[in-house]
Amino acid sequence: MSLFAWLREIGLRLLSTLGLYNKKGTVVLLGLDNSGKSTLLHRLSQGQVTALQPTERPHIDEFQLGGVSFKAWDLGGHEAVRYLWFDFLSDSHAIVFMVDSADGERLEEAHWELSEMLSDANLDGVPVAVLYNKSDLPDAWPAEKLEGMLDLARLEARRPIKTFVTSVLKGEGYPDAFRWLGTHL
Ligand SMILES: Nc1nc2c(ncn2[C@@H]2O[C@H](COP(=O)(O)OP(=O)(O)OP(=O)(O)O)[C@@H](O)[C@H]2O)c(=O)[nH]1
Ligand SMILES: [Mg+2]
Repeated sequence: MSLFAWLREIGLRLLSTLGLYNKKGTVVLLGLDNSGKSTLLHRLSQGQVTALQPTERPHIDEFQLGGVSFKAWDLGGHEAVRYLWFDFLSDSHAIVFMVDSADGERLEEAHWELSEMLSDANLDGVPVAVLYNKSDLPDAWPAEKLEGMLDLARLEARRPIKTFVTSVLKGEGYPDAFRWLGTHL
């Protein structure tokens, strides 16, 4: 990269961060059980990956990313507690929907939950970041295949929606997702 391009890049990043300065928002982390929601929030708020139990009770944590102050609700993804998702959606400005991209057998279930949730007209206009997590695993599906499986093109008409290939374990992909959400807050 030339010196000019490098300076331009730094300048643009600085401007964008300054533009977002003082922004804050509440997001809700949703997705099937075992997709990585709690691991993500723990990494974002505590800076490390730890072995965690499946989430039984909703909890909220805070972190800063790209000059934005986020509060994030972490909800259990197990079928028995999914009914709680709706209680927290009204309190949130954006949705992060996590998918275990290496669990092909549960993609249909993930698709159903996402479509069902977004069929609620109250969520029209609410930005959604879809995280294709566990990209570090050898069985992880490629993004194009996941895109089709989740039928995201159909959901795009009623909200800003963007996909991100992530590995919470390796620390990859999710910072871009929150930076993108920050621009929609
Ligand atoms: N290989 C890999 N494993 C991950 C990644 N993210 C999370 N995991 C693992 O996936 C498992 C489930 O993670 P959790 O964060 O507990 O999943 P969850 O979505 O909070 O699950 P529920 O609380 O049951 O809804 C754990 O063993 C994590 O270590 C990742 O990016 N790569
Ligand atoms: Mg959890």
